Amino acid sequence: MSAFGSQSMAAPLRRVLMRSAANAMRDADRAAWHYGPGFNPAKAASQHAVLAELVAASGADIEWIEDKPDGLSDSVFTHDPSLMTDRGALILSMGKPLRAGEPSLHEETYRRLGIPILGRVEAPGQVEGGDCVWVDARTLAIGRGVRSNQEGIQQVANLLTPLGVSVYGFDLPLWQGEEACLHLMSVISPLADDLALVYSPLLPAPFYQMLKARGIRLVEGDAEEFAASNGLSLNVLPTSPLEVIAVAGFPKTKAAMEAAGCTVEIFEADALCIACEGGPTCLTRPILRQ
Ligand SMILES: NC(=O)NCCC[C@H](N)C(=O)O
Repeated sequence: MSAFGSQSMAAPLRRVLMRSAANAMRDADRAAWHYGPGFNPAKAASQHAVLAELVAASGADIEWIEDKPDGLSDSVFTHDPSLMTDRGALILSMGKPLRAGEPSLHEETYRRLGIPILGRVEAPGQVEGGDCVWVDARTLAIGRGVRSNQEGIQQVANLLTPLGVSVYGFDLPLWQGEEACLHLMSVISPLADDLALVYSPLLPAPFYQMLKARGIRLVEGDAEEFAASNGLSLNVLPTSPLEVIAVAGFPKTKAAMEAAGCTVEIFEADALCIACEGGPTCLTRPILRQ
């Protein structure tokens, strides 16, 4: 069995699942995938390669999902079709119909890597990884919105309660509509166990109260940068506590994280992240954080 396990959002990233944008995004129909006018598949692929270099330089081993032209453009956002636990992977069930083929790609990859499958969310249940936040190792928050539903949250609770994990669902707003991507992780990026970058106007109020009650310090992302980036200014990947990778172009949000003690590396991601509604967190599925 190979190394796996993660019930933390910011513990040192040791092993991570990624998929190149080179073939997956190459022939994507921009309108069908709800990508913005800045989408450019060749540029997206080279920006993805730069992110992969930063992730590898942090010390994490990258496990690659096979790169083939299967038309699954969003499959580069490996955060969403599965969730890792300390007992194995949960294979999830996508809320965006065009992403329905992705969970089986993850399952095949985990089998190839010798990582156990703890369970599956089955339709009509829906849960996407971007809606899942480990508040601590025994508390999982899931955003209930257009991508994750109550049936799916209940299935995750049934799988994780026996492991001593409490699962809480929190309602998300509709914000930019059903076609757009708004996950719970669109409005919070944990930066360390006790520190998170947030856009509090869109945080579910009871989730905000849970974070405060647990002593998690909140860094507020700049509102103008959040609006200008469709929320991607907030999508920040911790490779270790207080060591993070962010999208370039949002100096106020970067400065706020630095003032809170973070070291922030940036990469250009207009064609990949801003256009396609997913940032460095979404482009990585942690397999091992410890
Ligand atoms: N975890 C994330 O926020 N993932 C971003 C996914 C973006 C992708 N274009 C989607 O709509 O699902």
